[in-house]
Amino acid sequence: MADRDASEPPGPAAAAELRNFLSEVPAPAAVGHRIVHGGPHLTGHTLIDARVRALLADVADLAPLHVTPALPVVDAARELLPDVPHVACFDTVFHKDLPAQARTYAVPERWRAEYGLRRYGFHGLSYSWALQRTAQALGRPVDNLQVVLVHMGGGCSACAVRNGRSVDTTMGLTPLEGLVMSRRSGSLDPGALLWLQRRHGLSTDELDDTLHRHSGLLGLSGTSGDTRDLVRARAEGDAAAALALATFTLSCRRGIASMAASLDRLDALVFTGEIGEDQPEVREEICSALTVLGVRGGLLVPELEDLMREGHRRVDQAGRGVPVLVVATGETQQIAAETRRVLGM
Ligand SMILES: Nc1ncnc2c1ncn2[C@@H]1O[C@H](COP(=O)(O)OP(=O)(O)O)[C@@H](O)[C@H]1O
Ligand SMILES: CC(=O)OP(=O)(O)O
Ligand SMILES: [Mg+2]
Repeated sequence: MADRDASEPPGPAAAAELRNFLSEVPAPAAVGHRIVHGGPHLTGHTLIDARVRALLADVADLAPLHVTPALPVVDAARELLPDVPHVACFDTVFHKDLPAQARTYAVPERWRAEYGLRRYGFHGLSYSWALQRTAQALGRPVDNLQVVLVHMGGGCSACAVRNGRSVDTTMGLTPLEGLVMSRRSGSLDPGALLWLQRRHGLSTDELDDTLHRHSGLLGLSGTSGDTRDLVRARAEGDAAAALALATFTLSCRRGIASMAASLDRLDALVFTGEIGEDQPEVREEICSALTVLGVRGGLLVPELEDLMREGHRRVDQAGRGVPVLVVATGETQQIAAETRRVLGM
């Protein structure tokens, strides 16, 4: 269930699927749930009780691809395992202390106060994991590191970390802002959305569906939201695949460079997420064009099995600029660790 593609909500199938899964594994002592959005009130990982469940329902529309389909899974799990604690682990927690200037949108006070418009940031479980692995790999304490972390998977984002804390990130109120993603658009001129509604009569539902499910790499290529397919297609002369990859990697470079603007120095650039892990062409195309930040191309390509076994690899050529690391995605391990922490296990 944890590996399900977020673009396909589990819906009512959740209980049956979960029952099958549980019949195949040892009885758990606790369950940790990845919840992408904690909203304004859930600012720490926490035991799920009736109050927390109600707060989750209240923020679901801020992450419709994620929290909406996660709720039936939470309910099914709590029903199937009523005697074990269930813990909600949030993507947003890592970013909870974003500086005011980084979390604020330039809209009137009323929108910020009444509607709660602000940047939250996501992929925090992945970033927490990647940050610890980066500190290990560099042999330096987390609280003295200034790094840019980039998570590229179904959703893609970048984050500036200063002394162990997230100080800026590309995702916003919802996980739709920022970098071009697999099937999500990332940032768009807000004027374009107004114009599409006024001039072309697009409805809210059409915008929602198109921006969340038919854009990004998929929308650009017309064939796939998976960089493995696109790298292959580009080599065979597919111009749309080439444009999709070029647009994607430029968007990642812009994201990385904008994150660097919140740091004094760049101790490392860190890639994680499925694309970050297993698409060396994308890493190379991003890094070789970031010389302005002291990042260099000519990256090493570790065997995926080595990366998975060891958890992280430095891929820059020593002595040639900013260290570049690849960290195997650790959201699941981070959820397990946070769940134990919440329960004092
Ligand atoms: N090179 C790649 N390797 C793996 N997944 C990729 C790659 N490029 C794009 N993807 C997309 O990233 C997603 C990875 O799956 P998953 O981890 O379940 O999604 P998410 O990152 O949204 O949690 C899938 O939607 C997949 O199509
Ligand atoms: C927050 C988010 O975009 O998550 P994912 O990459 O898993 O879709
Ligand atoms: Mg993922």
